[in-house]
Amino acid sequence: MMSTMGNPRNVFWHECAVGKAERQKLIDQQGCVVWITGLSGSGKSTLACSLNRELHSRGKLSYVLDGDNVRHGLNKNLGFSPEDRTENIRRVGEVAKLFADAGFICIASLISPYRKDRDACRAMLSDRNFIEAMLLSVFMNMPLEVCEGRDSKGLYKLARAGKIKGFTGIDDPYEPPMNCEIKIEQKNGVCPTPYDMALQVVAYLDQTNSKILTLKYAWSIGSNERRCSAPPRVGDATKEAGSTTGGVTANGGGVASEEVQQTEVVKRPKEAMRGATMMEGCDGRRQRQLLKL
Ligand SMILES: Nc1ncnc2c1ncn2[C@@H]1O[C@H](COP(=O)(O)OS(=O)(=O)O)[C@@H](OP(=O)(O)O)[C@H]1O
Ligand SMILES: Nc1ncnc2c1ncn2[C@@H]1O[C@H](COP(=O)(O)OP(=O)(O)O)[C@@H](O)[C@H]1O
Repeated sequence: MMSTMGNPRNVFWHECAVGKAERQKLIDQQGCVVWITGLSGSGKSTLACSLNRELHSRGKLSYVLDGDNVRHGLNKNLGFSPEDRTENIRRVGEVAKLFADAGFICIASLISPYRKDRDACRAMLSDRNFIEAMLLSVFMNMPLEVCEGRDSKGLYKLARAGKIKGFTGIDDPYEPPMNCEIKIEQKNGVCPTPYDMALQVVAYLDQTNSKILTLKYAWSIGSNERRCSAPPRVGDATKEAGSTTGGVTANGGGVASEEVQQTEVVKRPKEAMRGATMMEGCDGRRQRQLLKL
């Protein structure tokens, strides 16, 4: 009989014969999680769908876990109290981890306003049992005025009128990430198109982990160059340093006003003619970790 000493809940991990490495080989890609965070109306779902489309067109399996959608099923018992948001993000993090383990590129798009919750997901995805899973954090760095100006669901209007309490950015805080790999933001007051936002992420995935995107898409990597039969039409940025953003909230709802580190999009000289870009995340240490995978 198996001992339950030190295991008060009597639950045991069960390994299956087919592992992650075999699944990944079968579908010719590496599982990971792209975590998109930002205010309501910042374009998270738009980017998630556009990225999903771009990956699909490259023959890569991806799946979107959208906050709004997940709250229709798995998380329909959760509201927007800080505790419920924490549980919402924890559950989506766990599901995303399973998708990554299955070999998918899982795109999670949630406001995920609190830094500690996002950090917990990052830690969860660095678990030594899931050493190959990785989390790429994308921050939709859109000003509150832009998001509120869009107000596609009319929720900001209701929140301003006091008809929704605890609305992110109005009377509940959004804590901008300090360790995102990619920042999506306006340039000269213009928002990148959904296609360009998606390509910014695709380019990063390609740079950080060639296994994810290169195999089926006819890339050939030579000593110091790479060619692609259909080169991604990445934006023209030569050096796009992000602006500094403090906590986003209209009435100072307790947000920590910390500086966000900058994400740079640097065009490689050798690749400039082909329009490819190299992304340097806000957190160089974490990016080096990704490169090792
Ligand atoms: N109080 C409050 N604050 C913020 N958002 C609210 C709130 N109430 C409802 N909504 C709608 O719920 C969507 C956000 O769900 P998420 O699961 O992404 O939120 S969270 O990560 O748990 O904070 C969010 O969708 P998006 O606009 O797509 O972000 C809103 O439509
Ligand atoms: N890059 C963009 N350029 C112009 N409009 C955008 C862009 N991204 C999103 N939008 C518009 O902004 C609104 C909110 O976008 P959405 O993706 O639903 O945001 P979120 O999921 O963060 O709430 C939608 O009407 C969408 O069409």
